[in-house]
Amino acid sequence: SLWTILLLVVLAVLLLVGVLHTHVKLLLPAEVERPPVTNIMFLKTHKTASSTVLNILYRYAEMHNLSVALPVGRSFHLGFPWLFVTRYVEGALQAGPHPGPPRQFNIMCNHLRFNLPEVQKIMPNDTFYFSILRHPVTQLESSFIYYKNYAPAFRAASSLEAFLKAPHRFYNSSAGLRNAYARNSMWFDLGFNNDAAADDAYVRARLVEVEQRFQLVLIAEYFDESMVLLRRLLHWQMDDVVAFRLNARSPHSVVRLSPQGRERALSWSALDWRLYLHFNHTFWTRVRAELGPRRLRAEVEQLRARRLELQTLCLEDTAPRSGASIADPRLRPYQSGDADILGYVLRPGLDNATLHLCQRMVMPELQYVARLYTLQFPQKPRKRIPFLEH
Ligand SMILES: Nc1ncnc2c1ncn2[C@@H]1O[C@H](COP(=O)(O)OS(=O)(=O)O)[C@@H](OP(=O)(O)O)[C@H]1O
Repeated sequence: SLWTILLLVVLAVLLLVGVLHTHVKLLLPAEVERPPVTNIMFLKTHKTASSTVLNILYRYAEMHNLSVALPVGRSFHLGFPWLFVTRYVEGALQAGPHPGPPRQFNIMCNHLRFNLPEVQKIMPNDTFYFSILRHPVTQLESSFIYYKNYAPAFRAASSLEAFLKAPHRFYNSSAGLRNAYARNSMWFDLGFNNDAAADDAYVRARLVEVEQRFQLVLIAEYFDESMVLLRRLLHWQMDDVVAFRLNARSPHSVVRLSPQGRERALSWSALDWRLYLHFNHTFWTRVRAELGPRRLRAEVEQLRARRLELQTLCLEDTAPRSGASIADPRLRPYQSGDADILGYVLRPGLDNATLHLCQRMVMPELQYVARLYTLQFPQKPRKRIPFLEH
């Protein structure tokens, strides 16, 4: 009868829709399906573009109401240069005569010297661990200018070139941990001995340890490629990893080593050199496995185009400005050593929503730490930022 035919047609349509639905689902890229990763530990190494990464993580945390393991009390880092312990984190330890286990957090990304068992106490089991490395020559050049008056080894040296000619005249490993900035600083950040001899078995064993713990090690020289890869592994949106370059030296505080100086730097920081060579290699293997050249290029272009769009939207000048000349204290970056650290000035007259976004994109690390601290612990005294007070 007509009714039977109609019923059969309806059933056939329903079946077709069902099949199509499953197939369309199968055709969608897997990343759309998976929820974003929100438990993240970023080991913030020194002078490696890590403040730019911190800004990305802080913005994400703020936007999604995630908890951040923030430095306790007045401090702005998690106990560095001492090995990390949980009491460096505000609110991690419960008070009282019978305190329960430490509190756990979603995001951890301030400077610390890596110490896995202590980190694990406050980060969930499914935490995504990642870090970033930079070529040891440029990393050391940046470190020398930035920590010129802080690291005893750098204080008496007239230049990095002079330091590297006779490092043992200036560097004394028993002079205290402040000298960690002067040799194998990334190796030190990872929790290892930065004065160890770079013998093969020792180095290999440590590299395996890092590989086992960190799901991803990024490379500052390929920052945009790094962000594309990070976004993919975290299942985030492209906009989540768009950032402006933060904490950069102005070109006049950049001093490049001579070819001989570079050679010396690499043998002086031989552990960092081995570390960098190894993870530069694994980085590109990973990029190839996850993306392939065409997709990589397309996504990097997309990221750059979006950054340019946001620069035009947010910033008064196309280039960053000398930090000390920035009138707004919320946006003035901390100046250190002999470095002129650059910052940004926002375009006047931005509407509220745009201002909210732009301010966070250019907010220097210390100000952002203080801001999140007040948001997370409104009942505690605000963090004071000493350099803004005089
Ligand atoms: N996006 C991006 N790409 C490449 N390089 C970048 C980026 N962002 C920051 N930087 C450079 O990283 C240096 C600052 O590093 P950190 O922020 O890790 O320094 S700190 O240890 O937190 O003080 C600093 O290096 P120098 O300018 O050579 O000192 C920055 O210019």
